[in-house]
Amino acid sequence: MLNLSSNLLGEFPEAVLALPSVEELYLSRNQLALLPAHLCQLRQLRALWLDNNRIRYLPDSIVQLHSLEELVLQGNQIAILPEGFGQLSRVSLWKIKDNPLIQPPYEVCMKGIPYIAAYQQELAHSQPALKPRLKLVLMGLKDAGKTLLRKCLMQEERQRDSQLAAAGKDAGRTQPRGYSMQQRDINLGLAPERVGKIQQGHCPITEPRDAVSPKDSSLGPASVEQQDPLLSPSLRVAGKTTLEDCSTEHQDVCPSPSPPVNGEAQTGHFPMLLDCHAPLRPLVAGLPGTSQGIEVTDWTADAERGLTFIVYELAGDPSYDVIQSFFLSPGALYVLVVNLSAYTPHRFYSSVGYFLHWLGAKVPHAVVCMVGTHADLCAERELEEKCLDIHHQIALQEKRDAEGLQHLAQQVDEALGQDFDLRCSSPHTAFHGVSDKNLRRKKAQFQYLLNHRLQILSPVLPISCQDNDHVCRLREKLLSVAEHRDIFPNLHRVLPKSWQVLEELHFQPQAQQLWLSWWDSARLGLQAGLTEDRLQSALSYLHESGKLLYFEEHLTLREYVFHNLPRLIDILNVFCQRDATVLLRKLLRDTQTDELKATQLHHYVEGFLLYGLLPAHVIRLLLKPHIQSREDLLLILELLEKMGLCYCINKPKCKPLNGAAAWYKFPCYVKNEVPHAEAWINGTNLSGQSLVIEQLQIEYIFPFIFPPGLFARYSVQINSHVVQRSDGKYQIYAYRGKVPVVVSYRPARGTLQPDTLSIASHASLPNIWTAWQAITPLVEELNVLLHEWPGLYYTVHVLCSKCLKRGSPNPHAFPGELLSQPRPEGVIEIICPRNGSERVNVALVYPPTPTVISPCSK
Ligand SMILES: Nc1nc2c(ncn2[C@@H]2O[C@H](COP(=O)(O)OP(=O)(O)OP(=O)(O)O)[C@@H](O)[C@H]2O)c(=O)[nH]1
Repeated sequence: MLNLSSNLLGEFPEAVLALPSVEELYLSRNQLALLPAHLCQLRQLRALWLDNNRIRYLPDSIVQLHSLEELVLQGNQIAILPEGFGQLSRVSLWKIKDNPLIQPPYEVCMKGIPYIAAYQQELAHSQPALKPRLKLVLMGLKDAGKTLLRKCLMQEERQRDSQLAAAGKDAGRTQPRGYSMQQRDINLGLAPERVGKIQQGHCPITEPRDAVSPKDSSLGPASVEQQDPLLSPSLRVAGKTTLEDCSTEHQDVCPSPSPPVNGEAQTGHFPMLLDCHAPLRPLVAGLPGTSQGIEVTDWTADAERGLTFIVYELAGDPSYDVIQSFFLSPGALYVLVVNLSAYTPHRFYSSVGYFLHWLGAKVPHAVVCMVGTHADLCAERELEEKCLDIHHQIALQEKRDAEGLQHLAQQVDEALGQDFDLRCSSPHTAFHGVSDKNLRRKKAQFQYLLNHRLQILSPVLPISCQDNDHVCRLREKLLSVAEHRDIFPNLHRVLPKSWQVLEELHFQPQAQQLWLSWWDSARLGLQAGLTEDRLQSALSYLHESGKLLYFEEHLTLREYVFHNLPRLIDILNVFCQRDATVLLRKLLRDTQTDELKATQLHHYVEGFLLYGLLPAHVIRLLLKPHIQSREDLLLILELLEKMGLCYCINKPKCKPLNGAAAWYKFPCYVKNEVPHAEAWINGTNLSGQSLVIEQLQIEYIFPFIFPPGLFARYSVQINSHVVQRSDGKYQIYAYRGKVPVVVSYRPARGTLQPDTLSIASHASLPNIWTAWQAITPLVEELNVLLHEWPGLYYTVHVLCSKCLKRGSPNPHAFPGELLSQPRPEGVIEIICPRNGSERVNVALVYPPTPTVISPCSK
């Protein structure tokens, strides 16, 4: 056995190959990039640990190590596994996560050697995927210009479609789609004559690539690597964002627009800078911009290259926050849209910084492209200054965040350097009482967050949706980003035939249901030749490429496969629109409605917008086109509950739900700041009794961002655990049995006071364990929701009960991961540094499962 782990080996020590009897070789945590081709000389090898190196590929001969039982490759740069992995059939300990795997795909590799073998076997008989497809997500503030941008980008396809239609050829569009372009055209209300007009404009997209003028050459995909600063791989070193490299120290390589020289803006580096005086071609002027909430559309961006985008346009209105995060997934291209005309430097956070934090928390390492719209409304100089400002502020935010995380990682390192007993000796030490194990997890989490920053492509691309040339250039830009093999290496991978068949089966015309149950999907999988477990990988692939929604890691939603996105989105949008007219129109579409009924419906809508309350029969009316039977209604209501949109306030405990009598509460609609609750719920208000009441409060602190929509979803999630609840916009008062619980969200106030969410209860000291029991399931529910945010940084604390009892505005916060094992008593004595040194103070230590969320490898 040879253990060379945790050294600085940059090369594989060749001398080891001269030791053919080595059985266990440990080379973890070195800097190895290559393995020798003749590794197979080590025929006796049973354990090979190579985790946390820089290995990019494995030698083919590795599959000849027939005695291998342990193969640990986690934390490398491996994209492709050699053929014939099935030969390593004895491997029982297999670790591969945290590698940028393409072939076999990550989803397959994680399942183990037999799955890799089956995949490789099938692949040998497959054809390259004919249609590369990428999920493209448009996000940004309300009125940023997302809808118009989407419509303009897709103009060309529409134009093509209308030509095809005119020639009577569009019957040939056989692709089975749940949401066809044709369908969307109707929604957009595009007049054919307007489409016709566009034919007059000349789109560079149709020109031969080498015909792109030198001025625009950076936009031409043919010369992407050499000339396009946006795509230059030198700016995307080892998972770092371009912007890290563009911080002030690296101005020389920064692809940002040049600062003004002698008062004149230099436009040389700014390929898309506009001439404001040039006449605008009103090609899309007058196209309605306003979106209908979230929308999903297929866009064949380049028929010649066969590249299709599935465009998800998110809504800018925060009322959609509660559902938007379901549509953010790894592997997509994100376009953050900013209205440059409305942009000012002090609006940076609300229009850019916030979205980057949100995306980074949900999809770490996502690829983001910045687009500035309304360029036609800005003067040339103004445009340049704004783009530059956005660019610099992104760099600053990124630098600040990374430094903050590095600082925290350093603190953890220092604490790890200390002896555990020393850490426990004084309550003033950082991480007082935190176990080494928890500290190491924390360290791993920081490492993960630092290694998976967003990949923000720069510079900001200013465009006017009114100018066809700009739109064509942006289209080309998106295509070249999508096709860049360093950025989206997965796009052109070969996929097994069975995956393609599975996709076709899910979208066959008769599959009109709103969703498929996992079992329905498994049956289709069997038809396609996929066994149940191999189905998961195929569904994950379809999810990531935007074709359907399948929440593999969600406890309850993983029972569904949402293949019919337009219908699903139609349903979800209804509950986020917050527009009385739209709601009434839906309710009154039945012409038979008499006046009395109409007044009643009016009343329900008012109640909904004020208190978030709706009876089931009105929900049924709102969703009429999607509901054929009572069973449909019940299934949809169940889904809405599982997604965290609403809960039933009067669900009978044992009997089946009676749809007609049931009322539903949508917490995202609650407006009153505090719940209408009696004063007695707060122990400190109990005159004379507060001295005997112990406060128990767990606090979650979110230094960067509080996940949008989380509080509303959490409100729904805890409903099955509580009774007699009373909801406020940011607070919930309720009971767990007879024990009161309070959940409070406190939005950030400046940088010094981050967002916090606390879960509290109280009881007399001898009964404090009942308070623990009351809040534990609520804490667990929150942890489950937070698992959906692998890039989110937050800390968990237990507030000092003594400080709370004194009513201190700033109670001492103990680290929330003091114990990783449950302590039956749940209460330990510990000294609070704010309360002198006597050991009388009782602090309550979070007892159950460990609270540090281990980072999700995806
Ligand atoms: N002059 C000009 N107007 C634009 C441009 N892009 C969008 N608009 C207009 O700006 C308004 C808002 O655009 P939308 O596309 O609806 O914005 P959005 O981001 O989809 O907004 P939400 O759907 O509410 O999130 C519309 O009136 C558009 O016509 C542009 O480049 N130039």
